[in-house]
Amino acid sequence: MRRKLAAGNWKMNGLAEALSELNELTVTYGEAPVDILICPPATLIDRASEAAEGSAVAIGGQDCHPKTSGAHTGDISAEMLRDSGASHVIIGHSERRDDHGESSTLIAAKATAAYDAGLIAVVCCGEHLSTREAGETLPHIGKQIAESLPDAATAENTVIAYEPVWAIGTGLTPTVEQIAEVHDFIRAELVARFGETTANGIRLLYGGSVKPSNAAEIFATSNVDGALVGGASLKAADFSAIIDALVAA
Ligand SMILES: O=C[C@H](O)COP(=O)(O)O
Repeated sequence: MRRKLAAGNWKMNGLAEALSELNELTVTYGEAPVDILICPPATLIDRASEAAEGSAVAIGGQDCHPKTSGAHTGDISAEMLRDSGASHVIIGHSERRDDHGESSTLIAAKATAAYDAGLIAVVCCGEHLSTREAGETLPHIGKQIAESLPDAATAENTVIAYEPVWAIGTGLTPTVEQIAEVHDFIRAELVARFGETTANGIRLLYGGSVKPSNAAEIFATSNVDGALVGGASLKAADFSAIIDALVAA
């Protein structure tokens, strides 16, 4: 049985006052029957980790460098995230792949760095609209997953997030049939590579315009074990409604 996960990605949003939203979550979810994760900007990880201590809310980074330390101005290592109190890190988000030209090979190296630091890697994949319209979604996702996941991936150290790029921040969502098709496909690819036990333990999140109004329908979809939420994770009230929908699913 996979434990469900509601993950919030604050992206490049949040000054110190945003911690009040996190505080609200920690009060509401001192304990929870699902895993809850907030990935604030790197500047807030330390304070967020302290604020979330003793609650059901875990804190994660949004990216890491594949190396542990060195001359990499502006970068942050997985070890540093861990040192700041993070337990997870998002790897290979489409905004990293597109804005920073990150390849799946680099993403696999980052996931390995995350494992080495004892972090859980939330590895992202997803197609652009042109890929979907060309009927190439499944081969594209298959390639991204094959190249982005290290052989050392396990049910304990890895979560996969499927995020169609055209659904991110747009208010558009795929149909539940389209989500199920991709999630079932990812599960089958994982089984083929890692075997039933590992593959069936890896959680698959859906991301892209998840909000309180569509969360229940998405969480009822085949092989959806939770969500990676952007905009709707910035306000505790919205994210709580999504968490509650996940608990009820
Ligand atoms: O990481 C989160 C995703 O990119 C989804 O963002 P969104 O919920 O604002 O569409």
